[in-house]
Amino acid sequence: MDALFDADFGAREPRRVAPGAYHLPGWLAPEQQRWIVERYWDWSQGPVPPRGAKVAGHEMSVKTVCLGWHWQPYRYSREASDVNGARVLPFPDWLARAGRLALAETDFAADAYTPDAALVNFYDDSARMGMHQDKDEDSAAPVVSFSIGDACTFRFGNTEHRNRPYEDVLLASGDVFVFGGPARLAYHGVPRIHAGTAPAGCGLGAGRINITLRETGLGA
Ligand SMILES: O=C(O)CCC(=O)C(=O)O
Ligand SMILES: [Fe+2]
Repeated sequence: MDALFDADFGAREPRRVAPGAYHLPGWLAPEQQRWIVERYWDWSQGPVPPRGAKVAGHEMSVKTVCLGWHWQPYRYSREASDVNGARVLPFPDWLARAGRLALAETDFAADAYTPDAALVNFYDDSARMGMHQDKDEDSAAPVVSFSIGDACTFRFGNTEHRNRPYEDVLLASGDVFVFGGPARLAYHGVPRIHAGTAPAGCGLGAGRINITLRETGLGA
């Protein structure tokens, strides 16, 4: 857990990181985290198993399973044509409600938020995610991100390019991060997982689960 006390990461208080970007530390209670981890094991049974998406021929180290719509570089579809062709699981109502409750802690309109896709990522100790924009959605609605398990360094940058200026934020188990409005197309990534920092009681012994909610804007 020592990384959680690293001075570089600052206070664990709700904070606006940039215009349109919010960090809500410890927003999910341990019981909620454990329940979501249980759902994760259900989701990973398929019909579409978690897989490392292939970006420019390279398999991502992060393993992703999708709900509602399947994401592959760089589009959404109902069937996972790059995995096994099966239709992805539906987007659960409780997850949309969780997204609205989290958004209510920000300046974004929560009631109108209707996410229809979730990317559920699993990181082992060595998994990374390079700097990228979430730009395959036809909606300007915010992205709401939930983290469970090991903490990570989440790098949150600017909308122009993947380089500085950026800020490194520690996302620990139970944390929510929201980016929308002027931050919706900010580059972001995960350069490091802090192995061994998953708190007892979060339901995940090792590794990190991250769930991002998105509105695809694709309709039915
Ligand atoms: O794991 C995270 O915190 C970020 C995940 C992410 O950026 C994505 O799935 O597009
Ligand atoms: Fe992303």
